[in-house]
Amino acid sequence: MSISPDPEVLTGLENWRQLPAVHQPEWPDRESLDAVTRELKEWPPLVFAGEADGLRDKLAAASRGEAFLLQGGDCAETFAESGADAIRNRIRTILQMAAVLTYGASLPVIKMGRMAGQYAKPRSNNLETRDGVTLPAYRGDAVNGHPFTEADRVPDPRRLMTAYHHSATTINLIRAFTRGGYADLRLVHEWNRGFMSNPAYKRYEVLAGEIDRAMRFMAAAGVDFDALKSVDFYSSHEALLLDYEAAMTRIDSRTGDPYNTSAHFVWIGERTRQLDGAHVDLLSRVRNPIGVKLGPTATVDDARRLAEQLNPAGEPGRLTFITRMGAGRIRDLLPDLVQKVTAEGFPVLWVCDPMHGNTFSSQAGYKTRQFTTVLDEVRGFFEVHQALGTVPGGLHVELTGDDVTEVLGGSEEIDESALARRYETLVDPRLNHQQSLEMAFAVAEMLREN
Ligand SMILES: O=C[C@H](O)[C@H](O)COP(=O)(O)O
Ligand SMILES: C=C(OP(=O)(O)O)C(=O)O
Ligand SMILES: [Mn+2]
Repeated sequence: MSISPDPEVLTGLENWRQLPAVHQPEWPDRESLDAVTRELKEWPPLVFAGEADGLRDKLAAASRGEAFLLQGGDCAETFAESGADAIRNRIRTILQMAAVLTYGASLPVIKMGRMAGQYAKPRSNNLETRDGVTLPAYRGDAVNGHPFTEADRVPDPRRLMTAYHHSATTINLIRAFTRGGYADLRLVHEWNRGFMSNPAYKRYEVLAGEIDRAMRFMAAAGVDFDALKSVDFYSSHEALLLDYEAAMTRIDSRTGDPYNTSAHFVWIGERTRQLDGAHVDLLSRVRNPIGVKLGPTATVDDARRLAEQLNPAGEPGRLTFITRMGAGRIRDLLPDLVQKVTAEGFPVLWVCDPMHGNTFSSQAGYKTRQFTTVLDEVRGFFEVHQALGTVPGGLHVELTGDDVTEVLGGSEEIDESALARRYETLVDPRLNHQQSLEMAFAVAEMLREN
């Protein structure tokens, strides 16, 4: 039996259209946008509401310290890099990190990709100028093309449809890999042994040895590894383009409640979290678990009012605050926020994004981050939560499974001159495969100390 939606709920889902919405593309042609959103509404959902409910329960467990969230993937997914190899490498990286973190935390790790929908970006400037030519800035493959030509940079609503289809093929492949045997813990462990054979990672030898022994103990004790071959792997992206997100918002036939069916989890970015804005309004009306990024300007009052609007029922697992303060400021800014939000009884999952507060331009003009600084923000996050007796519930990172050179440092010692070698990101710098694994070992050690 399917339950028909409450007419007031349907009217409410249109409310965002009356509110200020920042970082929306200037689509040149309203009619073509309307035609695309009409078409999008006819296409099937990408996730099932019941899966989002299951994820909410797991995030609730993470907020109580009974699980840990690992959310990772590109800053901006691209249509060109959504073939099987690129997706498999990202999944593999996240699975490898998750295995190490599971050991470090002695907790189940919730695996979530910034994948299958992360195609739209807010930008600092609407325009980009090169050699005296000014064009609209690149806003993600769902909006316009990266090549610096007028034809590419004009926002094209048909790209929303392409983004939907790429999201569909990506989530399909994610499900196939993670249900079909690619997530087998024995396989993942073998990959991690390969990583440890590099002498650069000697400092993690003790931890790696312990994991190896734990695996052998499990085998000897008769653990059914075949039962561990299939894992849940969730999709997520920033819910930025409201026309797309609204078209993907559907009524669950079981309950009559609205869900954003473009991903299991969606978040509101640092630049679009205005309390009276369209993004907060639309996401306040869907049942998915959702996140909000909180940067250094976020006040306790902002956090309190976001919690009231986005989670009025105080449901555990519904709301995640993803803090991205910067390594230099987290120890000053985070304590007050966490302490007051906790004292006022708002159930929140606290997750650390150590990437977005630590970006700078290299001498040659590459947007980059320093590996040690990124790790220092994670360390600060754990220190603050430990001092307050609150729960550091997860990690949100920009990474790729390929050997790119975008973030400085790590044991491979990528220096400024190496950045040019393989700088492929179209927006923010990502940890490469090795740096991601190195981060997992470093964070696993922090989790153990915690
Ligand atoms: O990913 C985050 C933002 O979209 C990105 O950092 C914006 O970058 P910009 O300052 O280059 O526009
Ligand atoms: C835009 C992003 O981050 P923030 O909203 O934290 O700036 C992002 O996650 O890529
Ligand atoms: Mn980014």
